[in-house]
Amino acid sequence: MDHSVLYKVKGGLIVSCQALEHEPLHSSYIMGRMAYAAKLGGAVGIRANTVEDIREIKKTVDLPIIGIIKQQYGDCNVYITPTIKEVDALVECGVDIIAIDATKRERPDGKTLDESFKEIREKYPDQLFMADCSTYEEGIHAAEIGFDLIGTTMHGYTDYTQGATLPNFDLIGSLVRDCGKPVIAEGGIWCPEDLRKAIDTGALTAVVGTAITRPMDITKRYVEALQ
Ligand SMILES: CC(=O)N[C@H](C=O)[C@@H](O)[C@H](O)[C@H](O)COP(=O)(O)O
Repeated sequence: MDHSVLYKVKGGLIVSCQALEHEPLHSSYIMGRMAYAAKLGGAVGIRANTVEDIREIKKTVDLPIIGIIKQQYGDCNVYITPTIKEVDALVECGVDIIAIDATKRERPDGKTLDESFKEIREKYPDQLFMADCSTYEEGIHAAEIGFDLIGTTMHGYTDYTQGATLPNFDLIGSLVRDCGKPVIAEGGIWCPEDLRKAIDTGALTAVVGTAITRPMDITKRYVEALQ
């Protein structure tokens, strides 16, 4: 397993460049330009969704990539790289880290997280995997079952964490203290001070998405200040 990527992202900013079908910037070309801008701005890594976007980003950006595939299966709540099928596609495309929903919620293929991840790890022993968790317990469990990196991505987005204030520095700090794996702070980092604090709290690195790459949400935030 190649851990050198962890040194490359340590203490730096990873920019998430994602736009789903319903979002105004939905386009692999635009995500490629977003990632290029992030690189020029000093980002140390990119988080991206879909093989198409990742291929486009790789044309101009040589930074480490956290790859995901957001795939909705029926009304299942687990949508970030939810089955081995999405993992297969990301491995084939080639990304440094693959992030997977590691919440305790029911998965679309009927497998538990433990069953699903066991199969994935056996098939890809040398791939780095990040656990997208929503609670402390999920983070500890993901570390125990062999995820390489623990992320706070889903905090605030499961029905049992909804309404949480983001970013949750207590959660980041307690995972850093207890999980025994590098922690990636992700979710709701809105300003440079939050980012600084996430790293000071002990996170290996932090992912910022919306505050950098979703202009509609950034605009809304400014407009709200006028109301
Ligand atoms: C919950 C979920 O689906 N999060 C997604 C995970 O990839 C993305 O939509 C977020 O933009 C990303 O996690 C970064 O977070 P923020 O945009 O808050 O900086």
